[in-house]
Amino acid sequence: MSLIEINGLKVHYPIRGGFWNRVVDNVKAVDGVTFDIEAGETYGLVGESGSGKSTTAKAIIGLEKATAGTVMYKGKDVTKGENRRKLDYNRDVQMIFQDSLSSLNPRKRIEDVIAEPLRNFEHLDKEEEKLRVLQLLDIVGLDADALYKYPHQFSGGQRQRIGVARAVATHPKLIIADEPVSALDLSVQAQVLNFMKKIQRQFGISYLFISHDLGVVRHMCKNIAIMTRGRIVEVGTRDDIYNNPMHIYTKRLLAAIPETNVNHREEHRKHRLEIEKIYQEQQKTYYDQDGMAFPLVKVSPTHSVALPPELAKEFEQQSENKGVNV
Ligand SMILES: Nc1ncnc2c1ncn2[C@@H]1O[C@H](COP(=O)(O)OP(=O)(O)OP(=O)(O)O)[C@@H](O)[C@H]1O
Repeated sequence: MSLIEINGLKVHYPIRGGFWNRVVDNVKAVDGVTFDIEAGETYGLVGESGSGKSTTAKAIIGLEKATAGTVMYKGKDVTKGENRRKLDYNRDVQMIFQDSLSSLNPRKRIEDVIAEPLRNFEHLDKEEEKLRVLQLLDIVGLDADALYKYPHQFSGGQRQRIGVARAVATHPKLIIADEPVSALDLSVQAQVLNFMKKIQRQFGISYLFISHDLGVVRHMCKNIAIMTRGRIVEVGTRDDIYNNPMHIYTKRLLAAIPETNVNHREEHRKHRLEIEKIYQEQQKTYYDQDGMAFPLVKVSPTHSVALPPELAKEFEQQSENKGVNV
């Protein structure tokens, strides 16, 4: 059984207007998202800004109310508050945010920032608590003198370490990391990603790793879902997504990864322009029409893609001709 199963999750925000301030429409921030995360794995959720990644995360952790769908943890639906309490869900699932400066209380010393979840979920005496905080600082590679400092006295990378120390304090099963390295310089990104991996091995944690950047996700995730406009349009293993991307939106995200090798830069630029042209055309044909919802079609045991009916049929025929059993 998976650690957590998200089924048909929807979060719609009502838009009110007119004289009576009635609901006139909905923002479909998340519109029927389904995926599972296995124990100990890092699952990637990737999409551009506004695609619904953060709202998905907030609905999973319980900061946003789901309009429809379920989040199953240990066989129970934790979109319901009473199940969250019974299962210690709020302790088992923690979150790390992109903006460590605003997510860490600026008025609290690091000792209190890291001790907060311990105070909420474990009632330790002062000495035990301090010992645990010191151990956590050590795990994320910070010295004991950090205890008495405030968040603004640290660099972005160090603050992200503090965020991780706080998130792992209660030995969670899942950490939702929402763009954890997007605000950091490239060299610091690599450090933070490496120690997130180290902590994963040490504590056996699963991550839901959210990013707009397929380049970052490549080094972290075994399975990846690509999201746009509140929907998942392609799901697969790292190999499926990087070596055989099928949805035009996935190809577009791949083409957006900066090319660092000078010899390939010009080729990459041409490829990117080509993809952008195809995307604009397909956008007009398939994706701009409201209410168009394409189901995910299984193209291999690990790989699914949202295809318009014509393309899905074409694909199925090709598979039949080749005798492929998907
Ligand atoms: N409280 C809200 N009320 C109305 N619309 C909202 C609300 N929160 C988010 N949205 C809208 O839902 C959509 C998805 O937003 P979300 O923040 O989940 O996207 P995202 O992929 O995480 O992007 P980013 O990385 O920029 O945060 C956006 O169009 C956003 O404007």
